[in-house]
Amino acid sequence: MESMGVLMTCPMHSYIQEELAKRFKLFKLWHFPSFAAFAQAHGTSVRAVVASVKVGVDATTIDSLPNLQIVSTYSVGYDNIDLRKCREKGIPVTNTPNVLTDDVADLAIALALSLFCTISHSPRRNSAPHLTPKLSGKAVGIIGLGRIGLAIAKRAEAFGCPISYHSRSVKAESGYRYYSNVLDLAADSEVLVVACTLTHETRHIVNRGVMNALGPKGILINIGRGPHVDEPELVSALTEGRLGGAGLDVFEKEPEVREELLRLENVVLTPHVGSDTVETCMAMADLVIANLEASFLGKPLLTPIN
Ligand SMILES: O=CC(=O)O
Repeated sequence: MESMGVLMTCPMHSYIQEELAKRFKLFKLWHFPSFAAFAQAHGTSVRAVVASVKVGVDATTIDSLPNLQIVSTYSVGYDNIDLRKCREKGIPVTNTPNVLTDDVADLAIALALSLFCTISHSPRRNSAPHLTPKLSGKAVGIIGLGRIGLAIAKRAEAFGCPISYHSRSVKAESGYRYYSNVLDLAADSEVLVVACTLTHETRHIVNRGVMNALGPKGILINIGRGPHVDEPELVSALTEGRLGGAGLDVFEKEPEVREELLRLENVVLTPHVGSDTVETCMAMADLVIANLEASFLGKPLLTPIN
């Protein structure tokens, strides 16, 4: 398959770059002065695009690659892929579900533990004793009870936390308490975790009202997408003490992080690293490659979205 042109939209971990380069004719978009320059020189060679959370695939890219037969994103989220355009042109899109679920759920719990037990600001040995609330037993509300939301729920259950959720549909088999309204879920939660996909409907699903309902002792955890949360409102709520704290792996305008968030004490931040473990990045890369190979061999895709 060495002649199959595969375009990577941005730098990714070394394993996926090396493995793609071993198998296909790999083009690295960032080695070209612009997409237009790339498309003019190599557009007809490209059979697949590999995207990631950092750089997705827009309609212009799809329209400029006449032999494109698959878009494969090195991520579970696909909010930055123009799915409508792909559907219109009959181009399948794949993502990397399942393999990263545990890591993202682990990070959600780590952020919560870090905030509750103030691990990241633990007092120095000689400073005055400083007590923190405990995580065990706190009421956890989860927005989005998909694969990742469920994995977070399972972990939180092990901490003795009662679980409630808001989701597009009721997941009766989960046994958790369902809320049709995010505001009510927030009002009854001490920890609110955002784990849903980003769509027009879920943009700013955590707004001023939801933050106020979560309240001055409430903790917000976001491992979904930055735009799920109204960030200027988040900064105000945290600064004014209307919200207790926030653990964030994602931000509205990545890779930028709002200066005010960096200065706040009641905040723990990680730079969108939910799936960045060695094992998971390799599994994600293997899945991307398996999807490309299936496409090139005319076999069924492993993890199609559309
Ligand atoms: O955010 C990470 C992903 O979508 O995989």
